[in-house]
Amino acid sequence: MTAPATPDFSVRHLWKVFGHKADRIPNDPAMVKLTGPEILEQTGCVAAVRDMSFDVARGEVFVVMGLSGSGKSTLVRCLTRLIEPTAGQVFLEGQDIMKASASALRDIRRKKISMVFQHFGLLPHRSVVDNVSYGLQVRGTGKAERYAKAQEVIELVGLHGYERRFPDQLSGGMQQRVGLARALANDPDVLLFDEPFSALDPLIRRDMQAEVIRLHRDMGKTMIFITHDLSEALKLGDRILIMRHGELVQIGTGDELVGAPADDYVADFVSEVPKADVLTLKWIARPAADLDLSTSVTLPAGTVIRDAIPAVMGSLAPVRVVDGDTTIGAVTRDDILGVIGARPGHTQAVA
Ligand SMILES: Nc1ncnc2c1ncn2[C@@H]1O[C@H](COP(=O)(O)OP(=O)(O)OP(=O)(O)O)[C@@H](O)[C@H]1O
Repeated sequence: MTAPATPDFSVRHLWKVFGHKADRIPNDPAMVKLTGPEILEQTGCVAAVRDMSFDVARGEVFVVMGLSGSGKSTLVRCLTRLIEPTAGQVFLEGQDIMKASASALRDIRRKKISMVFQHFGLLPHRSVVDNVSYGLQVRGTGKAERYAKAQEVIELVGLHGYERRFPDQLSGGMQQRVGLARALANDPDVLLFDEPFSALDPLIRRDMQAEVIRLHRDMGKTMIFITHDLSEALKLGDRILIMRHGELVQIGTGDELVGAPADDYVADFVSEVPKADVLTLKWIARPAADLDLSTSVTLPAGTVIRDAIPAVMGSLAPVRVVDGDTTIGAVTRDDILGVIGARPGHTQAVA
């Protein structure tokens, strides 16, 4: 795992154990060797987050994935100490969160970080504009300023014209847009999303995913996004962290998880993914040393296989695969057919 250059969050040896005498577990060498289920059996404690270390880069969309109960929500709540970690360290922009005072933490939660939840958590007796500006009101921002900011983000999420409506007059998708606008109104550095779209029907969900991608492109904010939906993770995530029983199993880009799953659990997760849509040529390029590529078409190693199909299938000679000026290998028609299922193939990155 390569550490991002400018981390927003640095997490080191983080533990959250629920149960009696939970704090003894991370410090007990006999316990730390056990798996989550073994800890539960021997102590009755749930190790929801076990010795996790990772960085989230500034401006990154970082997805946390895992089956139900794997510890995703607990992990993300530990980042701002909404759930108090049992052991370990969390740094936000270099600030040691574990040493932050109660008032510093309140400030971080109000100003630096906003959360968007699955159940929108809107205030039912407040209009859209009052829900969106609520965080600013709590911060003591004057009415004119908070309404101006609310109006700006309401337009950003496509709710112009609905300012005076109440939550129960809106569809689920629109309510989640209000949730998103409310999170953005605080102008946070980091947005945390806890399965925000899982209650929405598939078409609305797709719209909201596109909305998040657009907002990220326009605003470049760091986003940490919990989901148990792999296609959502692949669509949104710059990198994806996979959890199982509170443990970090793998962190990687979508193509790293699909091309080189760390174990059977990850392989199982990604087994249904159409490889040609996720993997790039780097994953199927074969050594080119004894091939004549003098007349070959050239494609960058980062080309998604699906996009390379016309060029490779239309070429009699192998296609040269390059990383900048360096040839890293070649791809033949058979390699492409191997990935799209017509022939057995290989997925072994050469880079
Ligand atoms: N307050 C608590 N007390 C005891 N155990 C808890 C508590 N909160 C969570 N847990 C346990 O910690 C583990 C991780 O829960 P968590 O909600 O973080 O998982 P998750 O991956 O977010 O699940 P889901 O996808 O269902 O929301 C589960 O076994 C859960 O039962």
